Amino acid sequence: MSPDKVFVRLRPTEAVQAVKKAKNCVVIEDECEFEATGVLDNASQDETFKAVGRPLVEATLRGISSTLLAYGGIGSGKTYSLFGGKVNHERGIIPRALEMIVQKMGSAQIQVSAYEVRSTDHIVDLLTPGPIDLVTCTVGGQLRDISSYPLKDGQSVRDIMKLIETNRTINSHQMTSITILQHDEAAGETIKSQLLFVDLASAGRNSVVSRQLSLLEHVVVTLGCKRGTRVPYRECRLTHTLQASLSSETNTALLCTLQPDKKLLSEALATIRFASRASKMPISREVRDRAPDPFLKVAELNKEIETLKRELSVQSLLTRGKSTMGIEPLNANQIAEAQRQVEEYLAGGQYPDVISNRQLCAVFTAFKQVLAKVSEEMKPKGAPTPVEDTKGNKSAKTSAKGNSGKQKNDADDKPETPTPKSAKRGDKGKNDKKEALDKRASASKVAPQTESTLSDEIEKDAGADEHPEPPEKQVSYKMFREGEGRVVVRLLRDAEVQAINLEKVSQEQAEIYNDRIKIRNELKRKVRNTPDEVLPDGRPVITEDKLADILKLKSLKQELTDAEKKFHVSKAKAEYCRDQARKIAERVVIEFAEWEKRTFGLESKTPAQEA
Ligand SMILES: Nc1ncnc2c1ncn2[C@@H]1O[C@H](COP(=O)(O)OP(=O)(O)OP(=O)(O)O)[C@@H](O)[C@H]1O
Repeated sequence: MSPDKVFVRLRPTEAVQAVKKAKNCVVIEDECEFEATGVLDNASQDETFKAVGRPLVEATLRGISSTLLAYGGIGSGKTYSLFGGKVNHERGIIPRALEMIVQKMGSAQIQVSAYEVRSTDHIVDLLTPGPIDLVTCTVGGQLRDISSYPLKDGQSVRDIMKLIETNRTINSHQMTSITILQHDEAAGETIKSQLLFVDLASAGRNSVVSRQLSLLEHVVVTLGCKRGTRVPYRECRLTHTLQASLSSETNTALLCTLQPDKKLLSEALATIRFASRASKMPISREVRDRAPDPFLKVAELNKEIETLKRELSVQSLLTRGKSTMGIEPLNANQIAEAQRQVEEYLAGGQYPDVISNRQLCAVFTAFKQVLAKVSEEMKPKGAPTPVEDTKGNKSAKTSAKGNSGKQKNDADDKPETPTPKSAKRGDKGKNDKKEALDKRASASKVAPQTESTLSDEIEKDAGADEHPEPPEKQVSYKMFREGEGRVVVRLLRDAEVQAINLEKVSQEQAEIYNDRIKIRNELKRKVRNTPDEVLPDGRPVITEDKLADILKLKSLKQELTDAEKKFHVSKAKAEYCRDQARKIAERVVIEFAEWEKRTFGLESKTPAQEA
């Protein structure tokens, strides 16, 4: 039952009133207030049906099982509201609901059954009088061999109402159940829904009825506590038969009837207390979950896409671009790697290592560039190409490098841009080591897909057997970090920052969780040690303070579940990030060792050695 489905109906009176209506509130002795979905004061039977009964009928016709409980003191108007008075316009909610269903569901299969739970705890059929057995099944108590009456037209409505009227007894709880079977053509399935009306006997008529109602109140309070708590349905037959109808899958409403007379104040207070407790029952999850918020769903999916994109880029880097999946274009390092493999293949090496489409494109581009370079070299010397016209000296140097006979002269012609090889041959030689190192570092910095990149690579390979002196480890790492390794090093830094942040969040979540557990244990102890109150009629009831504590426990339970979930999620995220950071660190070590080997001819070390 949700807080928005509790109605209060005041029976008309001539006497001095202790209870009055103010908007949607019930004001008791001008002080205490109870806010209801609707307060019906001087309302006709038709108005009462429209406010309370019709929404439940509509929900049932939509396939959502619904229940209406009528609760109140002696002579307060429960039976009058549900079944009605003697004349036609005083028809109550049940006959009006049956009429509406007949009118709206002409072809559907509709069955009505009625029974009562007596103060002796026996169950009796009201359409074919006789005792009924209650058996336990998965959804609660199930009535065995109960009779049912098909609902076809106005006449069947009158027949059913008459049978119930004739057979029911006072001091009993009467249930009228309408089962509707509809065929959903689109889904190709049959939908079954039930509408149940419960006319509860009045508290205070006898002690057994009082006990049954007290147990029902206990069930209602427990339902409002937390999911998973054992609800004491089986304590009596009244609650056992109502189990399925009070479950979270049912749309439940409550009609509290009361007499506002001053001398009946204690009865009115008991009714209001029940209404207030029932209003704390949560709205059924299943009913609420039927329509998930589409905007929240889209936002959630977008967030997931972003996370997956980030993970893909890290994976792609870790596998050195060998990932078959990927959405981003290859980065400079990956393009350079494809170029290197093409050159290796042309020099008699292995086929380029191609897995993804993106790598295939990079390999073809590299072939195209080699081809362009070769055709360039085939041209007669001195014949300027459009590229040479625009690029001047640089392209002239490129074409000269292809000609090994001229290599020495050309190198000597350009002393201002010495390579390690030319520096050795020229005047500067080994003296200008720093300049040579800078040249190497900048050559490895970016690898754009241009002719000059390829030629630089070839030049590098040609001089691979002669390397400059390696500097201090720190200096060479700085060169690597600022050049070729800058992407992978930046990724490592980001991953570490993210891992540290997530570890901090995880720690905070653990503290919140532990805190909640402590508060819950204290509250549980308090609830256990607080005794129940005994009403003048002998009914034991939970005190208001205890109820408040039980409700607090309920919300704490939810908080605990949330905190635990958040802690596990943040912990898993932190561990995942830490693992990614570790893998990237290993990749940094490998790439740095390879770079050192290529740049200074040093033997590469294993990651374990480096670590
Ligand atoms: N809202 C109302 N308007 C007019 N008459 C009412 C109203 N409510 C109750 N009555 C009258 O009060 C009398 C008692 O009501 P009813 O039988 O419905 O009480 P009850 O709550 O079912 O009590 P119990 O469980 O003790 O039988 C009825 O005869 C009915 O005519």
